[in-house]
Amino acid sequence: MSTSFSIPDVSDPMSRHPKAPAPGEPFRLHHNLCHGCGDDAPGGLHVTVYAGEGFATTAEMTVEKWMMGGPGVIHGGVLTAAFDEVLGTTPLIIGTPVVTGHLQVDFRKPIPIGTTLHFNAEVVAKERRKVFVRATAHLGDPTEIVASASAIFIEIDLKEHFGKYADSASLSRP
Ligand SMILES: CCCCCCCC(=O)SCCNC(=O)CCNC(=O)[C@H](O)C(C)(C)COP(=O)(O)OP(=O)(O)OC[C@H]1O[C@@H](n2cnc3c(N)ncnc32)[C@H](O)[C@@H]1OP(=O)(O)O
Repeated sequence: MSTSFSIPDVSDPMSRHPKAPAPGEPFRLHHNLCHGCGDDAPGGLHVTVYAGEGFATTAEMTVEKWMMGGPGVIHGGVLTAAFDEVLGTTPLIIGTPVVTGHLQVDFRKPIPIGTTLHFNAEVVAKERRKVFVRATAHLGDPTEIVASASAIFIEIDLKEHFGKYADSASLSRP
């Protein structure tokens, strides 16, 4: 399938889920071996996403040495994975579990090792099972965007989607 990020003119109605974390509170881990958020993921990103106001979230990630691509700067794939985590957690604010369908990233400035990346994300629309989410990243000055991303996530039934992989998932519960 070839896709592009195109926000629908009219969104389905959306509301904040009553059980979504309050602004400033973290979303709980969705899986302890998750590469993005899991506490036990070997070489994981350990990104924590926090609820914001409305349909927004924030997150931070320390850019560590092992994340290096070009000398002294973050690898584009690592940054993409971080965006995937932040963007993919954000639809939980409307109570919608999703998987990534389409993800596009604009790399605007080199991101040095040793810095802290600050993410701001927001659900911008929902159309049937498709959830449209956008995010930006900066290094401390929100007016200096170093990267941005847009994604279409697809709502899933968690049991139906992941049920057949239960054996692998049990590896996370030693
Ligand atoms: C808390 C969680 C944090 C998670 C953060 C990390 C998230 C991840 O990395 S998830 C892992 C990466 N993603 C995946 O493995 C997904 C693999 N793909 C799939 O399983 C399937 O293609 C799936 C579930 C996305 C869609 O399949 P299916 O359920 O059959 O949906 P389908 O009926 O074809 O399409 C439903 C709608 O989604 C749209 N759609 C489907 N695939 C895509 C896609 N790749 N891009 C854009 N839109 C898509 C369809 O066009 C359709 O839209 P419409 O309502 O307008 O007709």
